[in-house]
Amino acid sequence: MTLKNKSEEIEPYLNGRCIFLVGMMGSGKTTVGRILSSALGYSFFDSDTLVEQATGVTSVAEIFNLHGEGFFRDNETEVLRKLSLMHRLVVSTGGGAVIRSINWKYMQKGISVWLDVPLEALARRIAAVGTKSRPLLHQESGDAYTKTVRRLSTLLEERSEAYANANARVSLENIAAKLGYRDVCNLTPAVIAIEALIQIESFLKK
Ligand SMILES: Nc1ncnc2c1ncn2[C@@H]1O[C@H](COP(=O)(O)OP(=O)(O)OP(=O)(O)O)[C@@H](O)[C@H]1O
Ligand SMILES: O=C(O)C1=C[C@@H](O)[C@@H](O)[C@H](O)C1
Ligand SMILES: [Mg+2]
Repeated sequence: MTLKNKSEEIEPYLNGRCIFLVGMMGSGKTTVGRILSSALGYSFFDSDTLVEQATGVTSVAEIFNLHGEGFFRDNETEVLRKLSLMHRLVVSTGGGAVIRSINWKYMQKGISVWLDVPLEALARRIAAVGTKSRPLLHQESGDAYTKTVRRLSTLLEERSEAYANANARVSLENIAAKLGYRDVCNLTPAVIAIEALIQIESFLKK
């Protein structure tokens, strides 16, 4: 099955509703989100980028440095509120957007999809690029992989329930099992995007 076929099949049933991708840092929200939006003919927005633009600060790390996490979260909520009024968007949300219930009120205007990626895969991806751009991981001491695993496991424990609020769940472990792969690292963003559409379809049919 191709991504384009699946998108064309599902798109009319979305009725223009936005798709909000949620998941941990490094779960592929931006990468998969871009592919999904192009397949559906939707526009793509990354809420972290919109917060940077709204605050006039060049990076999320700098916003945390200058103004603190609370300021970032308030701006993130305002960005989600504005996006919730729009249609035909795929939105890659910040990894922590799920922790505020008001954000769910906005995301529920569309369809939320959780990219559920095993911790080791997240840590490998993040360690490959370093933690500098991810302020919640950067404070720890140690090498990038070790500090990422340590901090991510705490965050995942705190947030799992919140991510599970999403309308649809895309589990990389389930896709790998279905396709007979041993390692989730063999799954391409396009394959993950197709699974996202399958899970959205199954939510719409409920
Ligand atoms: N399916 C994949 N296979 C291999 N690498 C991937 C895959 N998806 C994403 N990546 C890589 O993992 C890293 C994190 O991906 P991405 O930036 O899309 O995640 P994110 O969920 O948007 O993270 P953040 O919450 O920090 O913005 C990137 O370097 C990206 O190239
Ligand atoms: O998981 C988180 O809390 C975050 C994830 C990033 O997308 C950014 O929104 C920021 O670094 C915080
Ligand atoms: Mg991102």
